[in-house]
Amino acid sequence: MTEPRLQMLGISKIYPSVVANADVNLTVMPGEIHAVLGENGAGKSTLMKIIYGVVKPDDGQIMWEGRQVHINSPHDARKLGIGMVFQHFALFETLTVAENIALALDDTPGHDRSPAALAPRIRAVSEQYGLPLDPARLVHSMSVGERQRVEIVRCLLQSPKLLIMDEPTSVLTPDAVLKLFESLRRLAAEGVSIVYISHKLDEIQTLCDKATVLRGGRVSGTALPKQESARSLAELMIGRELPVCVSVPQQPGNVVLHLDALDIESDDPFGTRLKEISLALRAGEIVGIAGISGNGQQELLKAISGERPLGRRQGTIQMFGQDVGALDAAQRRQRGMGFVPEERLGRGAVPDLSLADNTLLTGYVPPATGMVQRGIVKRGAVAAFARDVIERFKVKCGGERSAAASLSGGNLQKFIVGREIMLSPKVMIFAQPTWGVDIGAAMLIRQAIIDMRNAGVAVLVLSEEIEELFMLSDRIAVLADGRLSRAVPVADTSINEVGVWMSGDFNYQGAQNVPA
Ligand SMILES: Nc1ncnc2c1ncn2[C@@H]1O[C@H](COP(=O)(O)OP(=O)(O)OP(=O)(O)O)[C@@H](O)[C@H]1O
Repeated sequence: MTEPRLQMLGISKIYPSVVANADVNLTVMPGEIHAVLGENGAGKSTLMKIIYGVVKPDDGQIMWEGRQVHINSPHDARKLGIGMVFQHFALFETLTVAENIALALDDTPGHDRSPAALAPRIRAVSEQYGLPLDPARLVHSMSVGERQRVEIVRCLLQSPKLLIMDEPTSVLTPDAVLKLFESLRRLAAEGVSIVYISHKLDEIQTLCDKATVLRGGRVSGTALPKQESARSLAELMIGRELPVCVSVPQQPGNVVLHLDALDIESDDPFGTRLKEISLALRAGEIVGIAGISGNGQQELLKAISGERPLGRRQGTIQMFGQDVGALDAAQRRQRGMGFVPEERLGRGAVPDLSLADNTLLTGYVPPATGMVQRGIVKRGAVAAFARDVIERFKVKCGGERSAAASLSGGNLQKFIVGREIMLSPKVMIFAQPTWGVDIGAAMLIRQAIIDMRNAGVAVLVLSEEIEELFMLSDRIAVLADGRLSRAVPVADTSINEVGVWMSGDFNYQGAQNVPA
């Protein structure tokens, strides 16, 4: 009988306020692609961190190829042949791709680890696996999707026997996902075991041989994903029927956000210049912007949010008929803008601060919240607001005093989205609103976005998930190579057509995007 590559027996990990893993058993065979499924906070990442030696279990045993091992550090894990692609990228911003990878590789006798020597290997592996990368590029200038490629290529360079992938496709394009799956299947055929975490159940169905389901830190069941439907897998995961979101289109009101002829050179040498972008967004409508990260998404978000106020001859941005292009982010928030950035740790939240303090970061601006009165911070009001967000958006955590970094990825995303929605903006900008969020919670967030629209808020959603945009949007446009297509009513287009536009194949000339 073949020996399992990895066996986890009775693993438990208890944090002061939560049981992250309770008596978990997991067996992974050589060449098997094994999914670990579960809602946000179910304990998936904790279990993976235990395998990779980042977190020490309080109880239980780990067997590696038939013998008991103690994995006390990632270095130990890598020595065994375990590689991990993290959900939150652990890259140095000011270094290049090759330098980052060089730092992460362990010394192998006979291998030159200098960035210059690594560059051709990086290029070769990235081409072989369809994950294009320029080794000389600085990480800070890369989109999340591109950073994820660095993480994946970095792991593959170590020729692992077990590859842990924590939501590797959350920011990859559909085409890159297909290529990655081909590579993973090839690796599995070569005998590499893969532990795969994803909230995308259709991916699990097509890719994975087995699934272990976690609920509240315990194994609640196992399944053969190819014999299940995405729906039955979801229900196994959440332990009840899958919620649905309901959208009845509204009659939109006046234009409240108007972008006119934005022509902006990127402040990043590898960025994308925005070219003549015009869009009118009305109260009570959701406009979705589809497109692959790296096509001007970051530049557009910076321009709209005020993170980078407009300079001369870069076009105009109006809110409620007034020019706001020169205003910074706080001043735009004061006028009613809300903003959920794509990077939740760093831009969306400060990792070491509590949820309450993270609430104050954006909550101090709108006067209606009462968090700051006559220049004095009202701690009680801040805490109460944070508690409301936690309750309404079902954020699993140890309360408003928990540090943002202690939340599971999806729960932090729910918190940030919830905080921004509950600040009651009049214009709301979302970038990847359900990134890393489980399917039940994604429905909750989408419904909250629809409810905002129904209450008259003007909503702009940038997302790489076309299905999500079709579920939410009243009109949809594509941002490709820094140009924005016409925003058309969703009923007048199709996922296929939008997919074609995403490659830049659309006529943008004269696309004023001012609805009739
Ligand atoms: N360092 C920590 N301190 C305190 N609590 C923690 C810590 N790390 C994780 N937790 C808690 O343990 C639980 C399990 O978290 P984990 O990240 O493993 O979940 P997950 O299933 O990976 O979720 P997601 O799908 O959202 O990434 C959560 O309630 C989380 O808040």
